[in-house]
Amino acid sequence: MCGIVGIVGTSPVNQAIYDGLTVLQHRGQDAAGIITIDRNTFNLRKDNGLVKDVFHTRHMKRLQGNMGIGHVRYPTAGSSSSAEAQPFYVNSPFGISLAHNGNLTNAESLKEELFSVAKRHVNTTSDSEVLLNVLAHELAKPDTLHLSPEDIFTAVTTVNDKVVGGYAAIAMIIGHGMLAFRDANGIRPLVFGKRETAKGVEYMFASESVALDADGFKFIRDVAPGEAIFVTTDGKLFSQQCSEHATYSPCIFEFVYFARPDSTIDKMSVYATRVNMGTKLGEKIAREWSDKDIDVVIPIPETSCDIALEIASVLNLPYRQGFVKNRYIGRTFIMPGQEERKKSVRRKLNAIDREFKGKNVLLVDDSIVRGTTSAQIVEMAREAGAKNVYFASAAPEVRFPNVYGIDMPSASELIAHGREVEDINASIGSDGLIYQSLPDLIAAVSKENPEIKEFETSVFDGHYVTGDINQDYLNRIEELRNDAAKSDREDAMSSGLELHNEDVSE
Ligand SMILES: O=P(O)(O)OC[C@H]1O[C@H](OP(=O)(O)OP(=O)(O)O)[C@H](O)[C@@H]1O
Ligand SMILES: NC(=O)CC[C@H](N)C(=O)O
Ligand SMILES: [Mg+2]
Repeated sequence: MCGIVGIVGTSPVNQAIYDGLTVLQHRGQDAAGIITIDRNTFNLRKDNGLVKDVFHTRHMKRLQGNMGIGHVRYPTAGSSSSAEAQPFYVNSPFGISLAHNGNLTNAESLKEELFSVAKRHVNTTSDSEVLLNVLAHELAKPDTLHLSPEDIFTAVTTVNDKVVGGYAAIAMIIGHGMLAFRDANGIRPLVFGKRETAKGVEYMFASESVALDADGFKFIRDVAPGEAIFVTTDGKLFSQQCSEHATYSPCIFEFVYFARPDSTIDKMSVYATRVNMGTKLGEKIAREWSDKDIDVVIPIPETSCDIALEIASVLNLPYRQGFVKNRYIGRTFIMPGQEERKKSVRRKLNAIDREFKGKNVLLVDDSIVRGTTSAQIVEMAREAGAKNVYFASAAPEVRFPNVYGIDMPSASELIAHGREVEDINASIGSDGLIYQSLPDLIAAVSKENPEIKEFETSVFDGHYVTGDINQDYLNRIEELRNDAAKSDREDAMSSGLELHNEDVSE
């Protein structure tokens, strides 16, 4: 899902970018990177690992400059090689760097076109490096050494025409400034804010508003779908709609799982949408499960806690935190391999027996995707002595692959693919399973901003808002990105020497 930040400041931005990335760590745990501009030079540090592990004091000292961007990565294309960590860099025109959240669906054909038309070589398998090169090619077209904001917006308009998929991106152009843009469907989130200082106004872009909060920036607004915002090096802000087909279809899974509850996306408080999910699901449970004698509602930490608390309140039942989460283990769903994900559930969660012994428990999760968490958690609840274990999911059955920046490329890895609720119930071993309906999920989210009429809900209904996805495409990504194929590729890649500035002193 990746997290991105960018700051145009009046003093060094390295620490603020670092701090912004740490509060976006939940969006990507695989790699992190920061690039700053110090006078006319880019300084880049990126590598695999968490923010706290990638940047040591010696790197921070070298990341000088009043403007910079940062990225935390959760790979959805290419490999997890550190060369595919972001931001990416191209030297021409001017020197451009870019950080991207999302996933392009036509990266392959764009890459071919970049080579045959623009003679541009893309060295990695990352779709983000393709996006950067498409942008660079368009920015090279005006016959000038000083691009105007209009030149930049014209370039983004062509990028929006050519590129298909989900993208929220922040780029820096040496000698010019910072550019942020969002795909025409607004699939991936992007906000910006400002901070007044004695030396003038500073601007910040980020995937989620929490990053602005952490850095003391005041939220201004969301970047609109198809919009581009350009801030010059000396802090002048310009914005323009750069797509004729802009329409709001934000990814609903941001609200279900990805975003932090204290973020606001497209004017919707993530926390409020989760409470609404709890209300809707609680009402459904009351309607359909009046025969089940539930004693206690227990969340599966961490994302489902707000939802479960509301379900307990609707059902007038006690809410108990029966599982303790090890705070030093990251999110399991966004870990790269199934083996690692599977092992991590028990390392991450442990049951408190007295909350389960002899009870009929209702376990609540925000979503069931591969079923890695739910199957083990049901087993743990039984081991802890539960009488009956019921399971509720605040999101509907996840049946279709995601192609816009969530790593669910393979339908066959989804526990609900081609299965009905009864089969899934049997497969995770619960005594009863209930899912939120899609209309209820949409109602829960859109209640916070009724102006948004459509959401990107492909994982639930197989409808892809960009209109370019067919079964052939899905078969191809299934082949390319299923777990086994990914791990073979990682093995092959590990022998290569990477092009970016690796730190060999460690
Ligand atoms: O069916 P699965 O494939 O297991 O995926 C779904 C689970 O993964 C996520 O939790 P995760 O541990 O990633 O993060 P969290 O601590 O934020 O809940 C999500 O909240 C579900 O619990
Ligand atoms: N999750 C994301 O936003 C991933 C960005 C990009 N597709 C990558 O794999 O690096
Ligand atoms: Mg979870």
